[in-house]
Amino acid sequence: MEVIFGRNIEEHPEPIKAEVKGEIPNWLQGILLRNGPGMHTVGETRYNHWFDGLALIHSFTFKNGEVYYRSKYLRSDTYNSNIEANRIVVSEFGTMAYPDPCKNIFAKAFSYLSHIIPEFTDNCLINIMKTGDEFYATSETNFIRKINPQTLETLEKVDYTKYVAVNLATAHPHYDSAGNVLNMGTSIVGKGKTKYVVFKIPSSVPEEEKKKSCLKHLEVMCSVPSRSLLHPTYYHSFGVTENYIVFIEQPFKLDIPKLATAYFRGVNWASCLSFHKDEKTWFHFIDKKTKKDISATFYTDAMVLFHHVNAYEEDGQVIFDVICYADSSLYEMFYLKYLNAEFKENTKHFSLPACKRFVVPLQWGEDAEIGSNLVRLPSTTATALKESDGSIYCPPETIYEGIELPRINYDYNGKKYRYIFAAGVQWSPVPTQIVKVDVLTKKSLTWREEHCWPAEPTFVPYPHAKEEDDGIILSSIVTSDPRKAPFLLILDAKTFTEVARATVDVALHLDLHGMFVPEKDLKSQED
Ligand SMILES: CC1=C(/C=C/C(C)=C/C=C/C(C)=C/C=O)C(C)(C)CCC1
Ligand SMILES: [Fe+2]
Repeated sequence: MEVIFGRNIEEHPEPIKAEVKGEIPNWLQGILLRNGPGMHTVGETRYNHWFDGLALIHSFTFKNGEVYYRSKYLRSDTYNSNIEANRIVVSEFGTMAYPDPCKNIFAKAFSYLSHIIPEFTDNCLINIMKTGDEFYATSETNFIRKINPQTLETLEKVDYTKYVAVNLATAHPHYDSAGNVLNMGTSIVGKGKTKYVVFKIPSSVPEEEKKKSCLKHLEVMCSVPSRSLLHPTYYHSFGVTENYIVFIEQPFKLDIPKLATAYFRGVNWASCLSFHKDEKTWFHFIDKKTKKDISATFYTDAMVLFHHVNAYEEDGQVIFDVICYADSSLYEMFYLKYLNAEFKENTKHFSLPACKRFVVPLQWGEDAEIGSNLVRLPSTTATALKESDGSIYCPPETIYEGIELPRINYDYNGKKYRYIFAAGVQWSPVPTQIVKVDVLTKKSLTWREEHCWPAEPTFVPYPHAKEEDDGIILSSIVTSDPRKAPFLLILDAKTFTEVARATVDVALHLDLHGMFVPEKDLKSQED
């Protein structure tokens, strides 16, 4: 398994024509743009964790029935410094690096101690974000890197802190129907407070400022204070409904004193995150209009989540589906030392992901009895129990076990929906299937093939789609058998039958997230 997770992949910046089997739909014109770690060894040094790897952006371009592949390492400052030094000199999530073991260590250590929040990496390896006509590679630090979606060239480095006071921001923003970006970030100990900030990046800028970036027009929408100044929650994504932002404060937290001293203590950033199994998981619903957090205290038992699937409102209740773990073992299992030949044995110790549904009522009668279930939704076994201190305890319903990297038809984001498309994991963290789950019936369809490791499936709707699953699924498939070439798979989203596959004769990396960019959204790049 190490051969797949930990190998260095060569970049192919010039387009390579793929061999197509089946027929690429004529209406499918555009670029599937994806991001993920592609290099884990620099010179003699090796990263400890899969999430540390240098960002390799790759793309599949669909043009008149043909498919072209290309890939390029993000020329981040991190990449350039590492390549120049021929060793890892910038710290990542699971690897603490020391720029110069002889000369620099004290100067660097003093500079770290004088800032509570250390200088983070710009190795943006998690996702791709679109703001107006611009595309960015993103991670969870304060840096994002602009890229050219066609050539995959690396452009400006953008520091969120210039526009909004956040030290961390998610790599999973949301988009409204006008293309405005909604994202969240954490402001750590700023002006003596730690808070979670919701911000909006408009999709267009005023005509007279056409040359400026949308980020210059970033607006703070609202914020939620952290329960603790020095131990804010860690979160990887959030949810939106028509009227609310769904934010989960989980007992998987960042320890700021540890983070501030990690460099000096010779430990990695990952060791500054800890799971508190005896604490609660708190739910926040921020009203988009009033900017206020609904005041009741909604909670569930301790859990860890990374990905929200979708959220919506029905009959005065907020319904949200998330991929949950019993503990923080997801971060543990991606250490390269566990992803070796004994990985099946090792992964037995790690909890499996499960998609769970929570249902939270926003109003209830004064006379509701203590212990009574406030959920009024016949289709679910999720409950919301009124407690004597006024808080509401919300045990979930399990929708489906063994799925991660969930995607939906994004036209249904924030709305009542039925289908999840995800990677199926037999042993975490190895994806062996693509799964379509019907959240209503819990029935599923799967695609699998021997030696195939599918990436996060992306749903692209048909041009005149009527039903939610009228569209196709795109997934890049990495193979664990060197004799079998990797390929881009196209499935019919309704039946899960294969429409086409486009095989490329170069090694592909296992990636994390990305987006399909329709041709019409690329036009302005050519101007
Ligand atoms: C560098 C760095 C971070 C990086 C986190 C990363 C890279 C997380 C990746 C998560 C993924 C890919 C989850 C998938 O479900 C932190 C902890 C935010 C803060 C300290 C500095
Ligand atoms: Fe993610």
